[in-house]
Parts: sequence; C-alpha cells; structure tokens
Amino acid sequence: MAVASFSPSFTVSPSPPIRPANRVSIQTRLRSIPRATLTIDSGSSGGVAAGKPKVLLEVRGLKAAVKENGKELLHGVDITIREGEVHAIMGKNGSGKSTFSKVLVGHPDYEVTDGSVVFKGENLLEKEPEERSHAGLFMSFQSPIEIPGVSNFEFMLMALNARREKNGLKPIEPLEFYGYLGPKLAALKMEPTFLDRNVNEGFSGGEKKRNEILQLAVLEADLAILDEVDSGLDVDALQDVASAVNGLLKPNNSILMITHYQRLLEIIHPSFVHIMEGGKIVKTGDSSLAKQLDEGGYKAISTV
Ligand SMILES: Nc1ncnc2c1ncn2[C@@H]1O[C@H](COP(=O)(O)OP(=O)(O)OP(=O)(O)O)[C@@H](O)[C@H]1O
Repeated sequence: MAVASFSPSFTVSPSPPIRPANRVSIQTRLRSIPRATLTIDSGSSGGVAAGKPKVLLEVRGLKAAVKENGKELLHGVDITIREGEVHAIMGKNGSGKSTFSKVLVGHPDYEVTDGSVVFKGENLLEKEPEERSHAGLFMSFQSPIEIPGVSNFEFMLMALNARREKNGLKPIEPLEFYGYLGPKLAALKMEPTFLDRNVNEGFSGGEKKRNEILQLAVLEADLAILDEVDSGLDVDALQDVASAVNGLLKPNNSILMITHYQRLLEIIHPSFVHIMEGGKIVKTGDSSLAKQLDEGGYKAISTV
C-alpha cells in the first residue's frame, strides 16, 4: 500500500516498516563508517555533451488548468533549459510559478491542455509522476510533506533504489548507503539523527528545506526544481542550503529555482532569470534582471 499517494518525487511503497527500536543505531553505524566519499550511481544520464550543452528540458506553449474546475492557470509557457544551466523564475504572488513546477512533475491537481514538454529527449507529459522522478526530475516543494511511519533513511534508500532499478542498476545495501549519506549530511550541516526521524515529521521549516536538499543530493537528479527553497530560512541556513545546492551542480545537470529574492541568487548564480506574469514567461534576462527587481520592484521591469 502506498504511504503517500503523491509525494514530491516518488511514491513510497515501503517494505515492512522499520520499528523505532530497530533504527536507533543509525548514527552510531554512520560514525563507524569511514567518510571516504562513496559514489553511488543513481542512474542519471551522465556524460557531458561535446560542444554546445545538450537541451535537458524544452517547454513549448504549455497550457494547464485546474483539473477540478477547468480553470486555466498556465497560458503558454516557453522555456529551454540546457545541461549546466541555472534558471531562476521570479514573479509576483499568484503569477503561476508553483503551478508551472507542479505541472512539470505531474501533480494530479492539474491537467495539461496544450503544448509540449520534452525532457531528455522524451515526452515528459506521457509519464506518471514516479516515472518523471526516475527519469531524473526532482522537485523540492514549497511545503514539503510529512510521511508518518517512514524514516528519512528508509525513504531515501527506497527512492534511490527505485530509481536504480528502473535504470537497470542493482540496489544499494543499507550499510553502503550509510557511508554514502555521511558527506552529504555534513555538507548540509545536518545531524545524523535526522535519518532516524520520520520524513519531515516535527521538522522545523528550515529543517524541512535542508532535508529536501539532502534528498536531492541522494538522488542526483538531472533537473532539480527548487520552489522557494529560501523561504523561512535564517541567514546561516540559507548559506548552508545554497552552498550545498551549488556543490551539486555539475556540467550535465541543471537547476530551475523559483524565488522572490535576489539574496538566493547571490549564492546560486543563475544563467537566466525569467519573469512570470499571468501564467506565462514574459521576460528573460541575466542576473541583472533580479537586481533590477530587487531595487525597483516589478514596476522597474517593463514587460511590454
Ligand atoms: N489547485 C488549484 N485550484 C484553484 N486555483 C489554483 C490551484 N492551484 C493554483 N491556483 C491558483 O493559480 C494562481 C497561481 O498560483 P501559484 O501557486 O502557481 O502562484 P505562484 O506564482 O507560485 O505564487 P506565490 O509567489 O504566492 O507562491 C493563484 O491564483 C492560485 O490561487
């Protein structure tokens, strides 16, 4: 039985739940494993294209509506993201930023009514949410969900192994996974005790955000969509989370971030900044666009 019918990046169909008594020693085991950097292939595409970076995501004329009432929220979104690029989407409240990212990961509340989305050369819109995750798409939600009864450790191991299985790789054993997690936890300045706790249960807002980035680090997605990963973070936490995200950037993966603030873009430097308005991208520029916005508000940006 699925614990979460729709989770950020994967549906959880756990094997028998691990009782708290059986998982008390995760941090002890973590400490006993050498911190040698273990590399586990999560099944991402790998390889850097020679010459011009390959297109990872191509969205053309995307229109989408609320499934329940047919209200159209996206009115023709166009965006192209290549390997190695960081894209930021900014826009006033209610302009459609989160809807766009949720449509990309296949959120069940929305239906696509027109347009196309090609991810790594395949039609993304034909895929189920889980298949999108296995294909290398990851989304960090504005409000990460809690999953009672499933530890963080189990959740991430299941997610990684599900992706590996889909990509024809053999599963990672728990012990190897402990070693793999060590440096990632350290990069995010997270205590190993977080692995024992149920996914996001009782986590503070900032801890949830760190945990989302930990999941991203584990899955090594090709395209990470980060929806307001900076919201609710204190100054130090913002620095930790943004630096960890920077550490995950490779020549063959990309990031699409939604943010309201220039401060995040001062740490994670965007290749492109897009302004969304009324369910469409109305302007695209470089990081100077975010600066203009920060200094003069939306009125400082002419979208005509
Ligand atoms: N499931 C839904 N049912 C009805 N309306 C919805 C639904 N999802 C989104 N909307 C509406 O669509 C519009 C765009 O919402 P969205 O969350 O995408 O905006 P946003 O740009 O991310 O805003 P913010 O910056 O405040 O997070 C809003 O008016 C919102 O109320």
